Amino acid sequence: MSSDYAIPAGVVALEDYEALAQARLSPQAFAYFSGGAGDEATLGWNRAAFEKVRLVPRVLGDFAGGGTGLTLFGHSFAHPILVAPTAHHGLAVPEAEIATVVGAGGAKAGMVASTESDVTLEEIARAARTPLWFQLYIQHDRGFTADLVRRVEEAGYGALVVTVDAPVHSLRNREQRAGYVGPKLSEHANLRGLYTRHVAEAALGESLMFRGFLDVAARWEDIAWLRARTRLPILLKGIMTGEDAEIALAHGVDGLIVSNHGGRVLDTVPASLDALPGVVRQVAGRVPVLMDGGVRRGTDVLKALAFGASAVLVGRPCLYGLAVAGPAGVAHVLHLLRCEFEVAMVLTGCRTLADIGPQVIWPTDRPGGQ
Ligand SMILES: Cc1cc2nc3c(=O)[nH]c(=O)nc-3n(C[C@H](O)[C@H](O)[C@H](O)COP(=O)(O)O)c2cc1C
Ligand SMILES: CCCCCCC(=O)C(=O)O
Repeated sequence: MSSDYAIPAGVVALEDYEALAQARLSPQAFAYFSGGAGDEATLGWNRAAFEKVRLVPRVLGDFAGGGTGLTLFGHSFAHPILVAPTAHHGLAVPEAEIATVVGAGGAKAGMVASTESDVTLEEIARAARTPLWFQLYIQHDRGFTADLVRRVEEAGYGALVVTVDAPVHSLRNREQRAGYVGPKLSEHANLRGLYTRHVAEAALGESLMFRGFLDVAARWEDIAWLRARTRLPILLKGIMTGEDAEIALAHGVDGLIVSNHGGRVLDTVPASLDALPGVVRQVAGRVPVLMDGGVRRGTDVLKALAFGASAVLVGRPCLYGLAVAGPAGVAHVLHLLRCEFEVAMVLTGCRTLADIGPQVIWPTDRPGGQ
């Protein structure tokens, strides 16, 4: 690991990392990291949803014995902020996801490693000193997928996060305009040897989507198949409706992640924060519900938990921290967020995570007073 990684002076909040990262990354890599789908409406709404929620300040509370610890699927976490699964950390630093997991460990944050990492899942696990989950894209070759799950178990991962919201390549104009081209599937560190069938282009007048590709895309029956194959907890990532949450529970999943993939898949779907209450209501405490999308401030973490999330995941800011200062940058991003979250807890009268509830949210029908 390079010893040149240092946190630049003057970085005091997550947003400070974005411009610094842009200056260090190629235009193609920055477009890949920062962009969303289509016109990027959902990307903007993920932030706007947090900004429109107001908090209720409380004073003179007793915080003795307080803290941010929690248990998820039998594992202890120091705080409810995890690194979201994101692909291709090698675009940021040569050590790729190894640097990220070291940084996550430095901030005592859990991490979800992507199927599309630039180093193997085994290399990430060997470097991990923190709870580590694996994000699974179910591959068209189910035998290959089963082998991948076996590798994940053998490497000691604590949970499988199955991403279900991206069965097809989304349309990302910012990436296209910048000329970003990702590696072929079979060139990914975890997917070597996978036979790939690409449906990236269609002749004029032909259907791009319906030429056999979707015959092999994951379906609900694959979740039942997976459930039967592994004892690892399974979370589905990309659930945005109560209807899909209910179907997921019927398939025996252990947790859900409310997510619109950081606005990178279907543009103009609602913000994750706006979708969260509907999913939480439907799930009614049967399994933990996590969320991601637009979390940039400690107050955002507090708001997500007040709306019923057990924990949040953070995507782009970790990539920006990684690009700017390697593991130190990732740790700093997560540390800043945790510190801000603790300040927000104290100023809203919450001693532990169990104290965070709807009472911290200022009612919208009484904008001027409670
Ligand atoms: C560059 C990039 C790559 C991503 N790669 C993956 C991935 O491989 N698997 C996945 O499930 N989600 C992926 N995501 C989505 C994130 O897990 C997460 O849902 C999203 O980034 C959260 O929004 P935020 O970036 O506003 O925090 C990716 C996001 C970004 C920005
Ligand atoms: C079929 C979608 C593949 C996207 C892989 C990486 C990812 O999730 C992202 O860039 O976002």
